[in-house]
Amino acid sequence: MNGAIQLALVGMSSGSLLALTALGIVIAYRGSGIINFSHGIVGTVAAFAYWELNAGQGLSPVLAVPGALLAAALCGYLTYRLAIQRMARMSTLSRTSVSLIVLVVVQSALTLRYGADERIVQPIFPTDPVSLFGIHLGKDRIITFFIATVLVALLTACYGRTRFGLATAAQVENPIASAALGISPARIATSNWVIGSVFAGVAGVLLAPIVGVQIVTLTHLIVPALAAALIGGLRSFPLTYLGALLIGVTQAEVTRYVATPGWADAVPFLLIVLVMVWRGTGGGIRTAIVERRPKVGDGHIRPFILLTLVGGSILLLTLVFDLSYVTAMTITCTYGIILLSSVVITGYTGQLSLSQFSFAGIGAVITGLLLTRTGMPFLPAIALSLVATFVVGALLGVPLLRTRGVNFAVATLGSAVAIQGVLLQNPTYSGAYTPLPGPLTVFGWQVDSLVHPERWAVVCLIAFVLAGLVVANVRRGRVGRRMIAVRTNERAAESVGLNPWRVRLYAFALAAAIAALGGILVVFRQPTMVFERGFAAFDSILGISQVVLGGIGYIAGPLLGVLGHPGGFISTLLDSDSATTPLWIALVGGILSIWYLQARPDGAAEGLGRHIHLPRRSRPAPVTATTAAPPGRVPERTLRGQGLTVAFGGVVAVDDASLDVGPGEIVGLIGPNGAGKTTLIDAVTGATRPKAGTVTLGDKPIGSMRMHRRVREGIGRSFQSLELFDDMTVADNLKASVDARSGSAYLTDLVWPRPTAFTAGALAAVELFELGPDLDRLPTELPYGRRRLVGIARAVAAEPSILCLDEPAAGLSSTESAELGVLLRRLADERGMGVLVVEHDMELVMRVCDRVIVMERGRIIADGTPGDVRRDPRVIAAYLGDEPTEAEPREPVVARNETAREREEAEQ
Ligand SMILES: Nc1ncnc2c1ncn2[C@@H]1O[C@H](COP(=O)(O)OP(=O)(O)OP(=O)(O)O)[C@@H](O)[C@H]1O
Repeated sequence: MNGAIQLALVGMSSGSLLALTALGIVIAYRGSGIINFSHGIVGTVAAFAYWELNAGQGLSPVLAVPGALLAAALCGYLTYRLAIQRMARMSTLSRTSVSLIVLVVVQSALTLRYGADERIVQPIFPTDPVSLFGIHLGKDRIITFFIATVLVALLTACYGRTRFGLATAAQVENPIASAALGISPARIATSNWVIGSVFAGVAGVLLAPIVGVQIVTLTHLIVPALAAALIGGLRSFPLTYLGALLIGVTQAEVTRYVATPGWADAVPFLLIVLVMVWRGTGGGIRTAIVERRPKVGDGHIRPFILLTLVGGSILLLTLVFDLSYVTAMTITCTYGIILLSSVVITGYTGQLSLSQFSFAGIGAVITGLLLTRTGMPFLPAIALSLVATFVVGALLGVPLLRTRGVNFAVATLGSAVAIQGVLLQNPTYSGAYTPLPGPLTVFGWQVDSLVHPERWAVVCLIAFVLAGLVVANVRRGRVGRRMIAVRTNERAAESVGLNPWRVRLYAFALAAAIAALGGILVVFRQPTMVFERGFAAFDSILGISQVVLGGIGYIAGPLLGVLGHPGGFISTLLDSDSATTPLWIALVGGILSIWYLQARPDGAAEGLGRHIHLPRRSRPAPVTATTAAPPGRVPERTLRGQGLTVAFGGVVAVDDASLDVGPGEIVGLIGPNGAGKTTLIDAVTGATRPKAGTVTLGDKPIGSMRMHRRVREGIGRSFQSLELFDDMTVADNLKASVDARSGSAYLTDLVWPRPTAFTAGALAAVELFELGPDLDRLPTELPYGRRRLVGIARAVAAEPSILCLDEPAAGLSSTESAELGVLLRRLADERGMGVLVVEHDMELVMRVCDRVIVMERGRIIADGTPGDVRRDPRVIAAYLGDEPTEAEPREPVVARNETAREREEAEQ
């Protein structure tokens, strides 16, 4: 028992140091919205500075500690000012990647200066033990715990009460609003980043006497620290502190009960998963800013260029290249495949995964076990491993994908450390160091890399091409459209019937399988299986920085990014055998990358594409429908919501509201701002979960269904804030809405992505809203009014029984608004759609609606014909006022002989 308590106390002490690092991460995040992955290395810088000043210069700790903290502060300041701040307009992904590159740069610089050896420093505090009830603990441990506890209390008080703390909180909540209040976002962010770095420095200096000064140990502290920060929701100091203590204690106890090495490393990951499952999705992501996402390629392959490149490479490999270049080609292709997996999960789906190299390792382990334990031939073993890694990816994805954004990045990094410790570094499970049973053959052709390095290089090249073709197919097909839709806007993706979670899970599993192929080729270059090196969690960090530099949205991106990889083409060109060359490449390359990404955040592949003018592809296929039959009437069903109540904290946005919308009926939903109209639409469409009430469509209760399921049942919707897929053309926006949602595309798109034709319903929507000339344009290229029509057309294309429109006429001129009224009437009369329309344009509402529902402060105060509602004294008092509304119900006054488009063209 005493042993367990002793370990718990030791764990609390190391947990308190972890807490200091974690608190620094939270501080930097609160100020900048960015996870500082270079945080651990800042602590390492402080530890080395302390060692230099104390052991080297002989300064006492009283002087050496402030000196070391100053170094940490300077490191943080320079990182923020020179790297992060200059990318302020870039996506979180780009800025986070820059912090990863900073980590690589500083780590390389430190390794060049100090090597990998451990330095010993004298204790700062007395280490003699204190004994209580038979439990012994060093005084330094107790003092450390005390310092961390005092600091967390100070932080909580400071950020909760001071003007600086409140300004930081205001900026996190809404940077645009806080800037409007005169709070300089840059100054707040820099100050927080520097304070965070000082915390990293304190942790580094206090840890130095305990674990020694060594780059790897201190830098890797970032992983459990991130887990603690995540437990604190990247926001709460006390929760982060408690999370760190929990991790420290659990890690200490695990070493007592589990003899197998690696499990203590897995603790942060397991805790992250537990917290995420308990807390659910979301959290930690800024919502006030619409981010600029990295550009993605279109996945179109030009067969002639591809064949020329492959043929040329094979000729070079077999006839021209010497061994060093053959090796460079092998390394480029194998690591290129692993990075290609990031294009799928991070480029196309927008999820920053830091576990891709772990999946590469898992794929290699499975293949190794199949080869050595079952004697299976190489190719079938590869095929089976890819399938198995896909399944492993899917299984791991289930808990990991409960997180989003930065949380997902942290969770994947945690999983990478767990996989590294438990599987890859553990020969008992991985079967590492086992010699291969015999020479590897592919279709009877010996490809052993020691005997036939050029053949092995050709195999790797072909593997890259095949993996690239799969990724290109996915990008061009329905699945790619789903991924981009989910990346762009999950809510909008759900509103067209997509299940974002399933799309992200598929992308994660597919990326795992692709990474596995690369990992297999990395390992089986050697005659003995080694998994320890090359698949570490921090390799994924290096990998992400490479692929972001190359172009995370492009298939060529990984190839360009991996040029600087150790043993790749750049180090071969430099013709140096020195062990420091890769470090110099990482250092100089990293600094250049930061500079390059500031100008070209989409990476080198995109930059290159601007300069290379390839022959234009043929024009896109003309718009045709899958069936010649004109769209008929939609299935007639009544939408009924009863007793709906929605509350946000203390605000009751919708209070016991009931409504119904029948087939062919247009129902207006009006009321003052904040009355609860949008929330009511959200409640019936599934975008928000009511506290009470039921929703039925026809006879079917749909109240427990998520939005995408309700959409498939026959409810379409448009949004007040448009929420279009801005990275896709108008045609693809519509296709995303009508794509068959069968699961088969997930399989068939890998090899044969069929072009999606417009359904009759989509074609009818194109004609009705006159979107034909805009189909090939991006929504952002259209005037506001037309973008609004695209949003409505996207919902109409799926031929819903009930169409819910949130302020469809906002931003339209009065003539356009009247035209819209005519179109809505046609949808109701000719197609039988029920339309629920939230609108402030009373002309439109009174003219086209069969019935009008009026809300005030969450309650429905009137429900009747436009005439009745207009005369209702409560409605007049609450919303309409005494001004008579000119329009007469249901009499279209605008002839459709001059359309919005014709007018626009005439104006031009
Ligand atoms: N996610 C949320 N969190 C907290 N409060 C919310 C949230 N969404 C809406 N509210 C609050 O609920 C109330 C109703 O908002 P809602 O947007 O539904 O009104 P509305 O009638 O659509 O207004 P408008 O005409 O301005 O769009 C408002 O007080 C709003 O501030």
